[in-house]
Amino acid sequence: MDHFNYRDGVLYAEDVPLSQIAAEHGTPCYVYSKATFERHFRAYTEALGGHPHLICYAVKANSNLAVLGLLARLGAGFDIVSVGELERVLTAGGDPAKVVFSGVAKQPHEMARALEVGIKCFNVESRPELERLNAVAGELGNVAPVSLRVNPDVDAGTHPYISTGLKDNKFGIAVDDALEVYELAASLPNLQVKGLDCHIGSQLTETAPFLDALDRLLMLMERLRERGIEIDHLDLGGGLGVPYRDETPPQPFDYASQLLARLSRWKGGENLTLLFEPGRSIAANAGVMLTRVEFLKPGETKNFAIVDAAMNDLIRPALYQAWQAIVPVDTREIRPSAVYDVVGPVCETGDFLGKERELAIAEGDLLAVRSAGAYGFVMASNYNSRPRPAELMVDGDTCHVVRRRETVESLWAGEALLPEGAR
Ligand SMILES: Cc1ncc(COP(=O)(O)O)c(C=O)c1O
Ligand SMILES: N[C@@H](CCCC[NH3+])C(=O)O
Repeated sequence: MDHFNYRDGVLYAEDVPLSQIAAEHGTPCYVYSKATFERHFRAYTEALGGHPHLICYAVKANSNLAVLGLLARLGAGFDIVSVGELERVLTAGGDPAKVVFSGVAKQPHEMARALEVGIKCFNVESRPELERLNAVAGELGNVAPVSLRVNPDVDAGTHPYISTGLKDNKFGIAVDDALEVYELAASLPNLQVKGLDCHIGSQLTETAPFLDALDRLLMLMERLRERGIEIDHLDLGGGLGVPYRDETPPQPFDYASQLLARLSRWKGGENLTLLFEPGRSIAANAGVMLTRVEFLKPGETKNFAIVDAAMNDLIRPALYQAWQAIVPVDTREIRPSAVYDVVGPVCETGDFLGKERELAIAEGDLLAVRSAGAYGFVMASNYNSRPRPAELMVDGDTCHVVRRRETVESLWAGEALLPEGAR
């Protein structure tokens, strides 16, 4: 069930009209549905049923404290990639014992903080990183729990910028080298081998690449077992896609059942804890971005709808040519329909939210850019000295401000003029 629905011609988030939110909080803004976050998270836990598991939400997808706090209360763990994300999780009430730390270059101070708070596991991506972690743990008199992030060399069939599991990508340890690096991990005094990890890419719309990756990991686990290295958990990363347009990605239930069936052929598979790091599939369709039409600008070759949101607010269309639905919020008045490029006020030709969209709109109308809950606000910037938008979370008939719109003064907080007389 979608929690963003039209009622009498007006688009709602749960029980609140988006037009009311725009009137009260201004545009552009991000609006999230609490019920959708909950439903998407539960789809994973229900899909895994009684199989031992931990769902570590990928904080990078949407790291608002309200989102993290909500998921923490539902029992989520978290996949982090920086100490900033770790502190967010802790501030939101997340349990450090359910945190896994991914990323290709963790700094010593980040490792130290994660050890201090007692995270579940470090997903180590290279031999030098393993050595660094061993050294940091040693200095602290600690033992670091580790998984190796293995690059299984499978084609995720997604956009090249978000494909991560191929030999050519910077991520992880090549599957052929993994055995050797595991032996090193097992021999280092301040490390304890806990798991095996992979993440092959994002916005996957088929299960086949995940199953291929799992097969390769199971082969590796067999070889590890022969060498006396047993692991407690298998982390299959995130990556499950969402419908932005007409994609039909597998639901968590289908995805999990196929993985569990494959795993059951492996001796001890039923006791192996499965970790997942979903981001997009939990957050994307739990949010929209609201924007207002400033001007309609007819042109010789195309028409532009110039809106008050821009690539600095939502960069996915400009960066990946990503397609996100753009719909009018209030359809009660009849408008002439035309085809528009929906563009922002930023001084870049590449500043667009959508191209060639048929829309029945007039100046002053509100538009909702759908599927904006993941990799939306988190990728926003202040380019063109534009304050970043507000974030709101709707819960039934109540709308909470979960991040105030930035002020203009905040744009230069931390900056300084050169001292008088400086040359
Ligand atoms: C290591 C890791 N885990 C999890 C994720 C989350 O991926 P997604 O949002 O596609 O579920 C990512 C991003 O692709 C990632 O790099
Ligand atoms: N930022 C990308 C996803 C990146 C995934 C990073 N691990 C997107 O918006 O589609």
